[in-house]
Order: sequence, then C-alpha cells, then structure tokens
Amino acid sequence: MVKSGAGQGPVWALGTMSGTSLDGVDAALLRTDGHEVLEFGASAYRPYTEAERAVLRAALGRWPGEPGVAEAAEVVETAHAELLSRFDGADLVGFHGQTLAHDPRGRGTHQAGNGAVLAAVLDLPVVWDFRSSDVTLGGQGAPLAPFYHFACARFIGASGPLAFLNLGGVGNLTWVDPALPGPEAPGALLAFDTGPANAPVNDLMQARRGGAQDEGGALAATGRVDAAVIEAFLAHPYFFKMPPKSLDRNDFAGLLEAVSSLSDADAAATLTAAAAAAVARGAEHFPRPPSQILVAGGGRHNATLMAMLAERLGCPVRPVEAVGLDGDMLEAQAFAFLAVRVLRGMATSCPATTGVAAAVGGGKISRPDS
Ligand SMILES: Nc1ncnc2c1ncn2[C@@H]1O[C@H](COP(=O)(O)OP(=O)(O)OP(=O)(O)O)[C@@H](O)[C@H]1O
Ligand SMILES: CC(=O)N[C@H]1[C@@H]2OC[C@@H](O2)[C@@H](O)[C@@H]1O[C@H](C)C(=O)O
Repeated sequence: MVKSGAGQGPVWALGTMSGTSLDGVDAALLRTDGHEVLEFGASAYRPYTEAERAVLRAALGRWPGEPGVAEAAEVVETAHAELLSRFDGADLVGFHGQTLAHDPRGRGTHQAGNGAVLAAVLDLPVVWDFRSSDVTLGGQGAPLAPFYHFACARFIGASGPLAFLNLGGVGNLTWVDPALPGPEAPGALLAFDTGPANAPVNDLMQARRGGAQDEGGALAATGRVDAAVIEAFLAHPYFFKMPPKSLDRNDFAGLLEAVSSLSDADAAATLTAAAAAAVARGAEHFPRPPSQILVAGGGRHNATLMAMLAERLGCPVRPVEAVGLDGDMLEAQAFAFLAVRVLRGMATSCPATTGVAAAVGGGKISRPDS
C-alpha cells in the first residue's frame, strides 16, 4: 500500500520544523525516494500564539517528566495537528518536535511532542524522535539537515564543493561535496553548529525594545561593533572543539551580559557581528574552499548579518533562493526527506555530520493503528 511509504519508489512526505527561535511551526511537502529530491509541494507556517510561546519558553532547558514539559508537549502537538491537517496528499509525516533541551554527552536530547498522538489524529505514519539514537551511539544528535543538504546540492546540479548555512536561533554549517557517491561516503559532508545566530539579537530586542527581532538588521546597521566583546566571545571553548559539534540554544547565555553596557545599536551590531564571526571561525574547518555558501533560515533576511558574512567569508554568500530553493522551508523539507529514509531503514547521520560512531538511522515510527 502506498500509504505506508515502505516501498522503494517516490512518496510525498510532509516534514515539520519548530525551531529554536520559538516563532512557530513550518511544514512542507516533498516528493522523494529518500535519495533524491524530486519535487517540492505545498508549504505552510503556523505561528505560536503569545500564550503558547510562553508555555514553550517556560519549559526550555527541561527534561521529560519535569514541570511544564507535558504542557509544552501539548502545545506542540496541538499546533502541529492544526497545521498538518490543512495538507492533502501526504503518505507520511516527519515530525521534528520542539527541542527543549540538548546535552548530547550528558542527559541526551529532548524534543517535545509525541508522534503517536499525531499519527492517530492525522491517520498517517509519523516518523519522530530523530535525534535520540544518534546520541545513544555517541553522536551529537545534531545537525541532521546535512543528508538533505547533500540531496539539495545534487538537485541544484552542483558538481563541486559548496556549503549550506542555516541562520536560525542557532547557526549550522554543512560543507558538501556532491561529486561523492552519497552522503555517507567519507569526505562527502562535514557539518556542525557554528554558534549563536539570531537568538542573542532577538533576546536583546526583546529586553531593550520590546520587539521580536532586529528587522532587516536595521538597528545593527547603525551601531559600532565592539571588537573586545567579539574577541572574548571567540575565546569560548566551543570554538576550539573540532567538528562535528552541536549547541543548545542557551549555551552562550552570557553573550547578552557582555553587551549590557553598550547602546542598543552598538549591542545589536556587536551581537550580529558575533554570529558572523562564529560562522567565519566555523568555515576554517572546511576541507576545501566551497564555491559558494547558500543561506537558509530567518537570518538571511538580516541585511547587516549577510553583509558581515560576505565580508568575512572568502566566497559568495547568497540566500538559497538564488538557486531556486526555499530558505524558510529547508528544515521542514529536511525532516520530510529524513522521514522517508527512516521508514526505509536508511541512515540519517554519519561520523562527519554528528560524530556518531557509524552511519545510523534515527527515528521512531508511529502508525495510526498502533
Ligand atoms: N526580516 C527579518 N529581519 C531580521 N531578522 C529576521 C527576519 N526574519 C527572520 N529573522 C530572524 O530569523 C529568526 C527565525 O529564523 P528561523 O525560523 O530560521 O529559526 P528557527 O528555525 O526557529 O531556528 P533553528 O534553525 O535554530 O531551529 C527570527 O527569530 C529572527 O531573528
Ligand atoms: C538540538 C536541535 O534541535 N538542534 C537544532 C538547532 O537549530 C539549528 C541547529 O540548532 C541544529 O543543530 C538543529 O536543527 C537543524 C534543523 C538540524 O538538525 O540540522
């Protein structure tokens, strides 16, 4: 039966992402056989309400069973059920959930939301909990988009190395050589979180201006970067770890404190420069220079951040739209792609993407009737 998605041919997978910036849920349909990107389908976004966001914020950093976590999971499940029930034609769902805590070498990784609940509501197989088995096998459990980036590099017809940069709350970079036979081939990928991206600027705007973000990077554009803050930031031990490596949203919580004596504009400029500096530091790990860096995630709308990146990186830095991809939906599509791979017993991460001991397929599968 096509609905199980368990054959080998192409299926329509509906992927979701509820990212670290807690703004809302993205969902996108993708037609794939788990190897290739074949066609993009409809996509949609459902913002969290202020009340929902408050519930999620209150549960950040918490683990299953701790106060507020059940409420957060219910918010996540309700928002996803509402959004996903608007779609027709999906054969399966890839449900990322909302990361509340991430401590791969400690307590593990925690994405709120139960896929079994969604499977029953949507009457579809749901693949979820993508990160846990990678962590159990010694990996970082993140980033997981790199296997999809490999497929995207092939889809856009790239023949040599390029990189994908996601600028969400946290930033992550994937260096790809699409000439190699597949994502697990040694040398095909190198991926890691770069550092904080938009989260500190958002937190600053919220604290000082009562706004959610620095629209277009307008405030940062009028400020002066404090070089001493950037230097101290780059001394953080994270930048001396070899990749693969991953971050929790709050791992750089002290950064906001470091700009507390600066004016609003100088603080915004400095935090934006920190995000760019973290990416540039990350790019030093690239095995070979990429022909271009393609940027997805909300940070690509921040002109000041994009200009700072272009200045620091020695190659063109362009939004993924420049090659016909959708920078708002790339992560949701990634979890559609990974869901098909999980259902078919294919790997979703490998030593070069998460540091896992060997290529591994993560994810639980919940079926509507189980
Ligand atoms: N027009 C804009 N101007 C400035 N910044 C923007 C703009 N649009 C989005 N952003 C930034 O991008 C963020 C959202 O990015 P995105 O949706 O990619 O994050 P996420 O998926 O939640 O995070 P992650 O990828 O870390 O899980 C916003 O919180 C904001 O900081
Ligand atoms: C633990 C977790 O949820 N990490 C997210 C987060 O948001 C960006 C960055 O940090 C990345 O590591 C990851 O998400 C993307 C989608 C990934 O796994 O590729």
